[in-house]
Amino acid sequence: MTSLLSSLNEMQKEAVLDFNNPLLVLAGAGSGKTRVITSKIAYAIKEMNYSPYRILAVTFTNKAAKEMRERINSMIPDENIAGLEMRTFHSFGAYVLRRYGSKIGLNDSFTIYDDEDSLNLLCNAFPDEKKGDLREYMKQISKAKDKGYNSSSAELNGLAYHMQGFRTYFAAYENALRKSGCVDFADLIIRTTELLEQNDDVREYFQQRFKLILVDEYQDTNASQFKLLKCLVGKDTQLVVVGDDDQSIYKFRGAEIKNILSFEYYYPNTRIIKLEENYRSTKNILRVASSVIKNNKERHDKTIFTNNESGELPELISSIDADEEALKVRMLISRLPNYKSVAILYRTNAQSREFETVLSCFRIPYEVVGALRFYEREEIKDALALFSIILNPHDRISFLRIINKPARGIGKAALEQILSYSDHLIDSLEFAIKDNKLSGKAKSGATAFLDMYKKGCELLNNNCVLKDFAVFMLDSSGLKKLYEDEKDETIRRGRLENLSSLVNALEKIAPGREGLISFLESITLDRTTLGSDDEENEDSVKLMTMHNTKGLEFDTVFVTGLEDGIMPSVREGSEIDDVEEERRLFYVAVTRAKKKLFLTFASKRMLWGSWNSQKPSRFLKEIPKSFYKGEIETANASYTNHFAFEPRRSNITNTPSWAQNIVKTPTKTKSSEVKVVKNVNYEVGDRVISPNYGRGEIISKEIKNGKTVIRVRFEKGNVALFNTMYANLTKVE
Ligand SMILES: Nc1ncnc2c1ncn2[C@@H]1O[C@H](COP(=O)(O)OP(=O)(O)OP(=O)(O)O)[C@@H](O)[C@H]1O
Ligand SMILES: [Mg+2]
Repeated sequence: MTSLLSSLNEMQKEAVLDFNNPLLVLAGAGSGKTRVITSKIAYAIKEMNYSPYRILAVTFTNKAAKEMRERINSMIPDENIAGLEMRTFHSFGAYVLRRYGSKIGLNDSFTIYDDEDSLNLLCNAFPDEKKGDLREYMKQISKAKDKGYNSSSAELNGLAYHMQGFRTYFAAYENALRKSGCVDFADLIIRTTELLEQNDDVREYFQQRFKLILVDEYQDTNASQFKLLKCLVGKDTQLVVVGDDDQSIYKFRGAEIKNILSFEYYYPNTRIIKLEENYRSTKNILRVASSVIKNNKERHDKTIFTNNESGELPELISSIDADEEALKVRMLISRLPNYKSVAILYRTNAQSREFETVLSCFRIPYEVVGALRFYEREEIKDALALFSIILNPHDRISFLRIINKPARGIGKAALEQILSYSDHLIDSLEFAIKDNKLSGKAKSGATAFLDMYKKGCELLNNNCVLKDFAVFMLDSSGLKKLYEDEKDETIRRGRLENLSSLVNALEKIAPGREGLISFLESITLDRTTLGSDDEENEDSVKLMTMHNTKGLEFDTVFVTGLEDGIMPSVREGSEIDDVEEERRLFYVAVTRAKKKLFLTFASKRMLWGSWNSQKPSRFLKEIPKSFYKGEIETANASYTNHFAFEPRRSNITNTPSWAQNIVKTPTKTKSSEVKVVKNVNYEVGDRVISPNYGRGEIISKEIKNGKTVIRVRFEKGNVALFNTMYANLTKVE
């Protein structure tokens, strides 16, 4: 017993040992909130004899859920914790709806629509309207749903939904979604709540089952999630939530700080526990974080201190542009003992490109976390649509996506015929064929599709191994052939490789219908690259957006792109609220660092295809100068002595000469004095060879502020930017 408590401070122990009151643990970053959750679960199971089955823990990401489960396993290795529910709100919703959804008219094999599917559904309901306009409506609909409203909610009037006919669009979308037998992300919460509210037996079952419900990152729950939570808390359920109002960064998705404040109102005997000691970061890192966050007006003033050492001073790195920023970051990374606990953080995914180019050039292993989502790729969405329709013949968006892909002669007129029968799209297809409503070509295409559907269902019902099922579907639908016939070799190879990893991923999944349902669910809810969990390279630099870093920690952190307009991603004169939210995001990013923090800034940045002069982030100016090393250097920043560092790893053989040139530049050399390596006249359309990337073609050329930048698409598929001054590219015929 003592061992479970011995690694906790007094206040953490209080939170772990109190099994009587609702608890609200309100504390700053790195103060051990998540540790309280894992320790309390372990303690409840080991010392209080709670069955794991009676505990529900809600985390913010599936990755966090997995890590916490592992952590608990290692704390109480002798206990079997398989029954413990450790999920995100969304995955918990899916879990409930799969089991009891029939009570509100949902089939157990419903599919989950992502944002793109939802937009397509709306476009489908309003075929004459522009997608761009409908996207705005869709955004507002999602927002309203996150607040827990539906198309008839009175609250819509009082909100800023001034868009013409908003309710009509909202209602049409709801209707289409119900007909499709699918749910969107917001529904996973709303419909679960609806189910629990309407069905006393199900609600009572959960209320009696869960004796302990714990919620991590509580500051980012939205109104509808809070409502769901309230439905789950029975009279003997203890509710424990932990959060930090300074880290609330999802207001745009409806998260409400209000939930923290109203917690006590709903649970009057709440005990509030504050943790004040930070165990993660050095003193120097913490004071940078505090100096910025204290400028937020809307916050609970918190004391946070650390007994950790002062550590090194954070460093500010100024660069001329994003390419140089990436090179400098890479140089600094090369000096570290390993890549395992290093993160490069940026505000938007688009900023990863320069880092990826440089890291791959220098053979530094890296992993982009949570970006380019595998399941959002065209070929993968096609394959998933094919699988979905087998599970759910009402799924209109999936049906429309693949009924004529590859071309089966089912044009607009044929489709109209098919859709006119029923919402069960496979029945409709069958009727249209039987009634002779389709032309010769459309008829044979439809018949082939129907045969494939029937065989696919049969395979699933016979508990077929999913890999075989997928191979059958991809072959007999003609989807694989479609991509094999792709003319562009790079695109072809990429698509086929992706389809192949999809098939491989299915190898690990349980066979048959059940397996496929859970696979489709995990791929939609996980929102991470497929297979990344297993293939995660331990010794690799992690690249991710600041939003994706919640709850994580790294020895070394680079917080990059600290320029107004990027971070904060708001312009002069923006709402104070928006700036405050960005400031919290900055606070989250900085407090991920345990030992060393770098803050980077570039004077110029290519935005939307043109060069912009960048101003240092207002957050940088909020940090007293004595708190960090380095200076904000704006225009024509000099190459500082970071470039004098020798790479740590001797296996870096492939340093491109454009980079070597910079690396060898003596300290304090002004950029304008850097020698021109080559002065070749590159033009769009020129074919070139790079020693690192191979053959490619110049696809764009821009001159801004006296600097010529070309973009080259290489045969291997990557696109890289080169400053012509340093580009080591040989023109070829
Ligand atoms: N009492 C303690 N003694 C020593 N280390 C601790 C203690 N409590 C937590 N830690 C360590 O401090 C670090 C931060 O803890 P944890 O991740 O639980 O903080 P948190 O409050 O959840 O942070 P965040 O707000 O970023 O989610 C972890 O490495 C954790 O293992
Ligand atoms: Mg945490």
